[in-house]
Amino acid sequence: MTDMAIQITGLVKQYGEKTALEQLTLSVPRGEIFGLLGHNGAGKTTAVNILTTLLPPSSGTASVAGRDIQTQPAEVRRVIGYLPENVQFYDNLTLHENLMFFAQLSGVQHPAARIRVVLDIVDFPGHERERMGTFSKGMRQRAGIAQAILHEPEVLFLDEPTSGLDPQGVATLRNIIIRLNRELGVTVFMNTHLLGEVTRTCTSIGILSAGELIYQDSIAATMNSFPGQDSLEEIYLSIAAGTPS
Ligand SMILES: Nc1ncnc2c1ncn2[C@@H]1O[C@H](COP(=O)(O)OP(=O)(O)OP(=O)(O)O)[C@@H](O)[C@H]1O
Repeated sequence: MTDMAIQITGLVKQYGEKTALEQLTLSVPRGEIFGLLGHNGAGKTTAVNILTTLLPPSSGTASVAGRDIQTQPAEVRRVIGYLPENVQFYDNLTLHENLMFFAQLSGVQHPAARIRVVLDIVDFPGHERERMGTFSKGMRQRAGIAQAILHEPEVLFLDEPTSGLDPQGVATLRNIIIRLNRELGVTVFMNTHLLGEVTRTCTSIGILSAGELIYQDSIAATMNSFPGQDSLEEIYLSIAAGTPS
């Protein structure tokens, strides 16, 4: 079993004339909570869409949990979970009906029992019989994580998981992500703009700029390497401005 949850080599993505990823090379060891940072349009969603096999790369290679995204896409989908920025559910079905649908779609054995387990993991009791159209954004995100982990993935991809949540919702989601990582050993790869959350949640970060990786290190090393800059926000801005101290 490879030690790397994610291994990307020379990944390029062109949308017509537009280069969204430019020779991206990046490795994320198993067990990390990795935060991919970058300005709007830096290529974060494109990278996640390629790693989750939703988009083909123009060139280059990538593997997730040792499975190649181009030659083994079905195996990749079996070992990953994905929470997109705007998670889609059937709003006129209940939470339980939605989860049952997705559990059966991904071939989960004993789906009813597994649904109880995942709802316990995301600490979301008592809403199974409610229609999802009535759910708040925070409740949808929790349901989205429950859905994403139904088939016990090794690597979980989250695209802006806390965007649009209130502080309580952000804290709840943070606790779930940390619990999944520490207690269940799930490697997490998340795109985010909320740098305060990154310091509280992530173990390592990478910064994308115009499709290129311009920085990667652990959170601890990052906070130590920039004396005089107290927050990840200040550090991020100095790296992104091309003037690391
Ligand atoms: N389907 C598409 N067709 C053409 N260009 C695209 C397409 N999708 C993304 N792009 C462009 O590729 C670049 C990278 O986009 P991407 O959505 O990956 O960035 P991002 O870092 O996720 O941005 P954000 O933080 O705003 O979500 C941007 O310039 C974007 O306009």
